[in-house]
Amino acid sequence: MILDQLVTATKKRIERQQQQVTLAQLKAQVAQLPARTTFPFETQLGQPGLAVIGELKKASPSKGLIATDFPYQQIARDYEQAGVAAISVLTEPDYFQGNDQFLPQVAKTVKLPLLRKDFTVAPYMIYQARLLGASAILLIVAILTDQELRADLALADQLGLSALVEAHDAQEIKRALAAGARVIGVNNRNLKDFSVDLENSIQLRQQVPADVLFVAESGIKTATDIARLKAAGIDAVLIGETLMRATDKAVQLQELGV
Ligand SMILES: O=C(O)c1ccccc1NCC(=O)[C@H](O)[C@H](O)COP(=O)(O)O
Repeated sequence: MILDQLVTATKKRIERQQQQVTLAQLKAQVAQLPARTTFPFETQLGQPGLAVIGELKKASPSKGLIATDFPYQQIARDYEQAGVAAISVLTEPDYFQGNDQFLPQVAKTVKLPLLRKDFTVAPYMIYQARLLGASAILLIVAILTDQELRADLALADQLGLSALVEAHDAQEIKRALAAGARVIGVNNRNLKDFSVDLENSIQLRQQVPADVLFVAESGIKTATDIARLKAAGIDAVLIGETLMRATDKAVQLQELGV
């Protein structure tokens, strides 16, 4: 499955990076940063109405190259002006053509909270996310043990990072809640065959208590999709391809009805 390939590639990447900067060195750099007392990613997603997380994604395993031209700072500015609540920044290089350096560059450009969209397989990546200027990290239940999930959530909390805990089914939602997730994302994309079904997040909405933020992820393309998700009581949507392909992000969001 693609997730296994992504995990293997990410572990190799992090091993290489740790040869350049050790975990101890990274921790020492993070220790120099001012302490954080707020969680702006959660504050933004918790605002009344449906919040939009706009994604910066040059390519993906399911769609190949999405943006030949990728002026990511300008796109981030456009997202901010269009009124998105937060920006998801793909940093995974091998399958999404992302780059860690997108994060600090985007953080310089906009005031919005940034989600580091990567395949968190080690605490090292959580320290990295803090150093790179993210406000949130992605934790995918399917690739973590319960113990890792709890430890990663605790570390994120300690560093002032929110965690979007991604689940695909009711069992993974249970595990996310048991670990203490405050933000749960349900991915509508089946990572075995890349098919997308919005019903996944709509059906699973009821499994998540109202005091936990619920994000519907992937495959959101039309005003009808948004209307269905709003009716299901979803707090936020994560939109990548549809916004990336739109020439005018504000017009696209208006057309979607958010
Ligand atoms: O997008 C993929 O092909 C993909 C494949 C394997 C793992 C993750 C993948 N996508 C990450 C995402 O979660 C999406 O980029 C995000 O939800 C936005 O989706 P979309 O609006 O469909 O671009």
